[in-house]
Amino acid sequence: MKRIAFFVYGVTSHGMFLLVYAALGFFVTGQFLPRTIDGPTGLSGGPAAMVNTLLLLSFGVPHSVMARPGFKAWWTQIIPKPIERSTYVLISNLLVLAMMAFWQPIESVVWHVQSQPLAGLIWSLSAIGWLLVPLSSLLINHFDLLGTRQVWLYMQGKAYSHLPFASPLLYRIVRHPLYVGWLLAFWATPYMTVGHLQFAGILTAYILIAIRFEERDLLDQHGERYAKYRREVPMLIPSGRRPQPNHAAEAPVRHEPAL
Ligand SMILES: C[S@@+](CC[C@H](N)C(=O)[O-])C[C@H]1O[C@@H](n2cnc3c(N)ncnc32)[C@H](O)[C@@H]1O
Repeated sequence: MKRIAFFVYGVTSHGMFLLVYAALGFFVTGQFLPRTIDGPTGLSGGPAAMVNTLLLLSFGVPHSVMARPGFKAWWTQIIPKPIERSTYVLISNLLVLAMMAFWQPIESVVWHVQSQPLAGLIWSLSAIGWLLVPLSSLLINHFDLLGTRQVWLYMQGKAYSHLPFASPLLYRIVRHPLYVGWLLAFWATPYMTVGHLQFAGILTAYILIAIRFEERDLLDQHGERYAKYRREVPMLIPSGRRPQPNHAAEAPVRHEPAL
């Protein structure tokens, strides 16, 4: 019974993530939703910026802290290990929903691209960004990252096995294609308001900090193999050099999802 309950919990949390991801896409691109990143306005400039900063920190701080190995070691004394990741995903979903619900648009325009071809190009970059995020997760460990692999293994009575380090396709061009996806998704817009700029700016800083922690963990886990990968493959911006060979060709080693 417990196994089935954990599985349902994990699948629900994963399914909710997919819905929240779609909602975030509509929120940032200003489509379909009654409330988006650019309107309707509520508070004026200064107070709005403060609320938005608090909302982004309320998402970013727990999202990072809960991914740290030390926190997980403590947290899994309270939360059963098989649903630790699903709980992380569930809490992240709720924090993103709260961020969207209480977001305070700041309407002043930073840039507005009027040229149709250029605006079309920018929207294409945005679409690439929103597609890159799920695509990159599929390339490494989508079901592990979203916790369903853990509850699936538990339901079958199998022990959790850590996924190996991998460098498939996009991961041979840059080390963090998923974060490149987020950056394109946040920044690529023909109509940038001050509120949107605040959103993109704070989350960009968050991603750059997250990369430092994530790479530290990856170095701990994979040692010289990751150090070599880091020397050979650029972090976020493709170098134009030929993609590096698959760095994951060696034997699999311990891996635990962080952020
Ligand atoms: C949200 S994902 C982002 C992955 C990567 N930073 C990116 O932007 O594509 C974070 C998780 O991916 C894992 N990860 C990052 N690079 C990896 C790789 N090359 N192979 C396997 N797992 C990786 C990290 O350990 C972390 O658990």
